[in-house]
Amino acid sequence: MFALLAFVACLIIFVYIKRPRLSKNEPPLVPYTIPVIGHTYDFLFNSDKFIRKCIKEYGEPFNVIVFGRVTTVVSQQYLSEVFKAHESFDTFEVLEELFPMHLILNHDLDFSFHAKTVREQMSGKLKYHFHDIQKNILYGIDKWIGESNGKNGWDITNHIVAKSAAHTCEASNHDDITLTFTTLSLEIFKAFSIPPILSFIHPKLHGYLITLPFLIGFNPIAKHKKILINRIKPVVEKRIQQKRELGDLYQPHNDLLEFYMSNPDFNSTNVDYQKLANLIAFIIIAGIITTGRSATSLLYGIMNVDYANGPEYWDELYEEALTIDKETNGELTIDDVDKMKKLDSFVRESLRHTSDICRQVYDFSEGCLFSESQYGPNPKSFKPFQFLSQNVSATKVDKTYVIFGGGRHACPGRFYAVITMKLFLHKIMLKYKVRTENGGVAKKRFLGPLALPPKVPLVFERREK
Ligand code: HEM
Repeated sequence: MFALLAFVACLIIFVYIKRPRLSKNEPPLVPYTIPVIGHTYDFLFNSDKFIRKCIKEYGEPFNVIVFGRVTTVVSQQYLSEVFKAHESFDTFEVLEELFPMHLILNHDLDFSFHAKTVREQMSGKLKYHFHDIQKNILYGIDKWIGESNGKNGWDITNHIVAKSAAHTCEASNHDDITLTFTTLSLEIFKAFSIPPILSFIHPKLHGYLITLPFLIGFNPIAKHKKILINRIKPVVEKRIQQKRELGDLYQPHNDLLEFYMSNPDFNSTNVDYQKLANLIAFIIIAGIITTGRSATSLLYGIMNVDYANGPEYWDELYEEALTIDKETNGELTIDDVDKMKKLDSFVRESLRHTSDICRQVYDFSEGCLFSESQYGPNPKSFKPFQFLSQNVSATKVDKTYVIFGGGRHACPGRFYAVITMKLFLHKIMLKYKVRTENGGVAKKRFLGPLALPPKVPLVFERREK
């Protein structure tokens, strides 16, 4: 009896502590029935309808209670304000709570440094990397698709994207690294997708718990980092030696490793290989998780196209690919990718359709990506070439195309990602006719508001030469 009373008392205190305390200036709180649980059920299992209904009844922004905490939801109207207020709304703060990468990488993640790295070294050096990206994609298609069928699209794209991302560092351009990071990225994505149930008690608790296996010995990252360090070490040593010998005549390499080695805090007499591996691992993992997931959805681009009515889209895309291929004899330059206008529009439209319902906890991205004012009376219909006449590329962010975020923190890797995805699709289309094994439409899956690419086996039918 005493135990029951104590439990009820604790529950009351818990509910009291967790009760929402909103000031007058805050957006309205949508009414709910069960304290603490609040709107979690609707948010997880009925996200789209629930948020649309709230917008209709309360306008935007509004507050809901999800996993025990007050969460503000904004959509198209206020999203640009959110992007402007980048100090108060930090995507990575939210992501870090769901999956504290700094715990498993064992170093503090300086996102502005990572953003600078991606901007300058990946997207900023596309011309330089282009040849290798192309080479690695062709290599990846042969190795991970080849002649076989019935494969899961995500598995294929993750490997190919990993191969293409890893080349940005001379030392990581090896198959053992591609494989190791593909596995790791998938494990991290899985852990990241676990609903934060423990956040009902405290927001940080969930993060600590799901990273626990990584920290107490099951940590796959230690194994992956070891493989990476084995590859990095000889390259770093060789470069340090060359620098010593050549002095000013040393020709810097154009890769991530060189960038990190040229930082003022790099100590060539006592190299911190753990740190170097962490920095490179973060970039590779970020690139694989994001681009791999999107590229898979593009590969299943058919999922947005009703097969009965849609294959002609692929024919049009194929015609464009064929013309460019003939003009260039198969060896593309970055300017040739710019000529793929239909493919670019298709990529933009596919990305629009691949988004999560709520991209970040507070951003109802569907409200923007499927806005009637921008995309017409039937905004959810798939119109692959609608951007041709508007002349907006797949990388151009705006308030109705938030797939790469927006404002100061808009994804710096998007130029790199879009080039990779376009090249990937271009080469695939030239080589294969792609369809699902059962010939049907493959639909994206949802894990709460998080979108996942379809998981339907694909058939790659080789085109006749
Ligand atoms: C299709 C692929 C990709 C998608 C959909 C994507 C999406 C996003 C989104 C939504 C954001 C948050 C923007 C915001 O807060 O407004 C972001 C930020 C970021 N992304 Fe990407 N991304 C992709 C590819 C990449 C790649 C390939 C890299 C690098 C390897 C990368 C590195 C980053 C970094 C470093 C940031 C933080 C930027 C900052 O805080 O200033 N992304 N990305």
